[in-house]
Amino acid sequence: MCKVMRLFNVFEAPPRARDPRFTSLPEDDFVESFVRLQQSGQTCAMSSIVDYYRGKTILVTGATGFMGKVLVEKLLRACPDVERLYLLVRHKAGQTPTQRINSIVEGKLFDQLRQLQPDFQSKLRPITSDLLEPDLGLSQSDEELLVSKVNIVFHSAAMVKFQEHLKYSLQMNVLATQRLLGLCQKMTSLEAFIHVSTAYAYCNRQFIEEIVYPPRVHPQKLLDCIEWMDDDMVSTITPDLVRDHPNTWMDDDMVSTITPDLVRDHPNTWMDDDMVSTITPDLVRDHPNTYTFSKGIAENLLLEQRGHVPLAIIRPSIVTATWREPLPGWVDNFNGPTGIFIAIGKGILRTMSGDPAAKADIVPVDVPINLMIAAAWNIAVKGHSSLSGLSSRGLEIPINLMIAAAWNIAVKGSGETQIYNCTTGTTNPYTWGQIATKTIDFYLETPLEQPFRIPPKGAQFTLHRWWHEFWVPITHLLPAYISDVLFRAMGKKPRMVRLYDKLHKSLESLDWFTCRGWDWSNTNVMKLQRQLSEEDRKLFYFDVSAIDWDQYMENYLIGAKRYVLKEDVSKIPECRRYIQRVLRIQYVLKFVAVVIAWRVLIARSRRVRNLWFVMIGQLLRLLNALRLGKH
Ligand SMILES: CCCCCCCCCCCCCCCCCCCC(=O)SCCNC(=O)CCNC(=O)[C@H](O)C(C)(C)COP(=O)(O)OP(=O)(O)OC[C@H]1O[C@@H](n2cnc3c(N)ncnc32)[C@H](O)[C@@H]1OP(=O)(O)O
Ligand SMILES: NC(=O)C1=CN([C@@H]2O[C@H](COP(=O)(O)OP(=O)(O)OC[C@H]3O[C@@H](n4cnc5c(N)ncnc54)[C@H](OP(=O)(O)O)[C@@H]3O)[C@@H](O)[C@H]2O)C=CC1
Repeated sequence: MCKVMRLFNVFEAPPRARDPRFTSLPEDDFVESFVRLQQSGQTCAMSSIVDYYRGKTILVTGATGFMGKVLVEKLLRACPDVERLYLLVRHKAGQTPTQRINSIVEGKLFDQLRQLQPDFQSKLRPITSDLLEPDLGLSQSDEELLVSKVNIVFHSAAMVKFQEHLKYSLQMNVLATQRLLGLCQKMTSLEAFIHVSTAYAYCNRQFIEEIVYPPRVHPQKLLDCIEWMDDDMVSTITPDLVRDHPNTWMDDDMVSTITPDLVRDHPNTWMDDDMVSTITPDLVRDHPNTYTFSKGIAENLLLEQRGHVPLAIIRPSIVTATWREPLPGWVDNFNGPTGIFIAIGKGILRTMSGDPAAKADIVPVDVPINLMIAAAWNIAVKGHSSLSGLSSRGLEIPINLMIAAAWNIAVKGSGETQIYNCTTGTTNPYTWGQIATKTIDFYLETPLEQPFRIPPKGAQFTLHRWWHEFWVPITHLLPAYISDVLFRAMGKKPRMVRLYDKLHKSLESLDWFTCRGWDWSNTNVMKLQRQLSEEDRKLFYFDVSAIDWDQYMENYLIGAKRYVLKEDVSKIPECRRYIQRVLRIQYVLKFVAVVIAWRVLIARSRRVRNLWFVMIGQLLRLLNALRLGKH
């Protein structure tokens, strides 16, 4: 325990970012020094959270995803006495769950943990599970094992693609959640179920509190319907679904839309894929996409069907690279803003629609992860608000917990569900405009390798969509076509037009988020923060007011270069020289272009010629005057 507490003494200020001891260290030295510093810590305080996790068995879904990896690493590192982590993982790309987990824990993210606990892998148990399958694709013996052993469940797995077919978004984000809840309900020693939602689950509202808003469509009705509807039918009703329907779920329009599909012959299912596609627009309506819509439905389903499962919902906003732990700036995918930053750095992205003054509610991944770990502790140990009252009267855990839980269930039926909006805009705002400027300046100073063009100092980032659309053909498509022609001429495979198609698709899907601003309340997050001991606040930090955004962005942007693009940072001076050379060539070319244009004008227009001679005459007179003045 003391050893664990020592590990975190250095975290009062973000390491590396503010600590001069780290500023000039290369990566490996950094990790080594970091571990050395941790091991030489002085104090040994008590952490209730670390204590709570001692001997616990944990189930994690989505462990192969961005957030899941950070969660697994932090649980093992911060709570070294945790008993076991069962990871529900599916087979993918010819790899078994064990092979997938093995290759993940070999990565940079686990470097520090590997040094601190060389044997940490013995605590990990990958379990084959596809959440889309009935019974989650678990074998009977695995199911029995989980039912009898698991104390805490973290449900992070999801379909995060925005425009995924509604049927699959609902299957993954709602149906799979329902199946997992079913498993939790069978568990004999479950103390907390943490569901990861999104702060945008109700992005059809401008102000979002830490409550679950009622759905227009009853989650179960929706699940029933995707069972009988085929993909096309779901797509058709999606826009209608996501707009506001207060009372009924299918209105007359939606029924009319699917009627032709309905009356044709369907021997097996009642709504086929075509029918689901047809009604999708009606279903999804005032949501930007099927992702946010399905996440909102999942919350409603959990709230309604959770029974006595002790549940908390964490709603992060836009999850970005790590802030402090286990290393600053770690990120491993193109999701959210990362792909956009890389496109800027490569000189590909030069225009985008968005509100430069809007709050960019990004949240570093270690923040929601710490919040999740603390929320599970809170729900298990402190229970609901009524339980905290009891604990303050001096009953000790676990007796306290047992008595309080029994009382709570008897009196209240089931306790409250804690909901946490894990956002930054209210406490520590940072705008898209600031982010854009920082990104461009940073990648001009610290360039990415082989950029397509130089990052655009004068990029268009505008709320006027027509202005962005005006610039797309000039700054994106024209250079893409020219470069593909050159590629072809050199016998290479053209790729820029395809890349721009992908980028434009991505920009379209992000547009909703960059052109608007939201406000989230964070009362529960603040309350939880206050309930933590000082030591726990340091170990499981989620106070975002301490983030220095400019410093954070620098770590993030270098992290994107290093961990997503796998570029070698020692080549930065070379990249810088290259950028400077290209900039010089650009200046020369611009100068030559102006001279040629002027020369052509002089040749063609008498007026311009006269003006030119007048200017030359004035210049000579000035030089003469200067010379005489000297004598
Ligand atoms: C000019 C000045 C500009 C100033 C800019 C200022 C900064 C602005 C930043 C704005 C960011 C705004 C972010 C808002 C996010 C809101 C978050 C809502 C909260 C959440 O919970 S989000 C959960 C996270 N989910 C996502 O981020 C999903 C987004 N992605 C998608 O929906 C899809 O991937 C996409 C982009 C629509 C493409 O779909 P599809 O065609 O089906 O392709 P794949 O997904 O299979 O991907 C194929 C391939 O492309 C790679 N990829 C994906 N996105 C990008 C990208 N942006 N750039 C480059 N490459 C990308 C992906 O990794 C796949 O690669 P493979 O190697 O696996 O094939
Ligand atoms: N990233 C963000 O900006 C935000 C994310 N969130 C939420 O956080 C959670 C985690 O997101 P993030 O880590 O970014 O997402 P990722 O896409 O990185 O990870 C998704 C995870 O879900 C797993 N998964 C998907 N389908 C299945 C399936 N059928 N069976 C088993 N596992 C499956 C994936 O496994 P596999 O590797 O096999 O595909 C992967 O581990 C999600 O619930 C998301 O909604 C909320 C707000 C913002």
